[in-house]
Amino acid sequence: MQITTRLEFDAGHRIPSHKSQCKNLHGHRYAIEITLSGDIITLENASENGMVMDFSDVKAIAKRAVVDVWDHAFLVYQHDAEILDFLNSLPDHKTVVFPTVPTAENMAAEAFKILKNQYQDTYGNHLKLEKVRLYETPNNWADALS
Ligand SMILES: Nc1nc2c(c(=O)[nH]1)N=C([C@H](O)[C@H](O)COP(=O)(O)OP(=O)(O)OP(=O)(O)O)CN2
Ligand SMILES: [Zn+2]
Repeated sequence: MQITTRLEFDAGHRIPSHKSQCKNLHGHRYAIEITLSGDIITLENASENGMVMDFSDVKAIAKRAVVDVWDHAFLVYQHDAEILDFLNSLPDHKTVVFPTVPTAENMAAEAFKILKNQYQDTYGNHLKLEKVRLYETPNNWADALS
């Protein structure tokens, strides 16, 4: 069985060498969907009876580990020196330095890497992170798969 939960956040970015307007500083209302697989828990008196994992717990983990970190931050590529210098000159600015250019593909991959070990198989139901889908716009998204 697979379950998916979705969260949304706002962030700024740019793609430094982009051929068109994405090289400009701009922002998106991103959405992230977390898909887990596992067996349905069958423990009569457990809160999670009938679930793969409680959606609220799936969401809380993604929020703490990724969404709260990226929300209202500027995501900057570590080698985008001009912008990094500028952001570092701003007192208390929320900046997240990315090891890769912050495209939808790289953000999905990074979120997958962060979340991979966050979902624990506490019920022995083979819980596993299957997919992170990152929407840059409602029409454009990238999937990072296990
Ligand atoms: N494969 C990718 N292509 C592009 C990415 C990306 O992450 N992966 N990113 C961009 C820019 O970030 C750009 O901001 C995309 O937004 P926008 O230009 O608004 O895209 P659309 O107009 O096509 O969005 P719609 O939802 O279709 O209006 C560019 N390419
Ligand atoms: Zn963009």
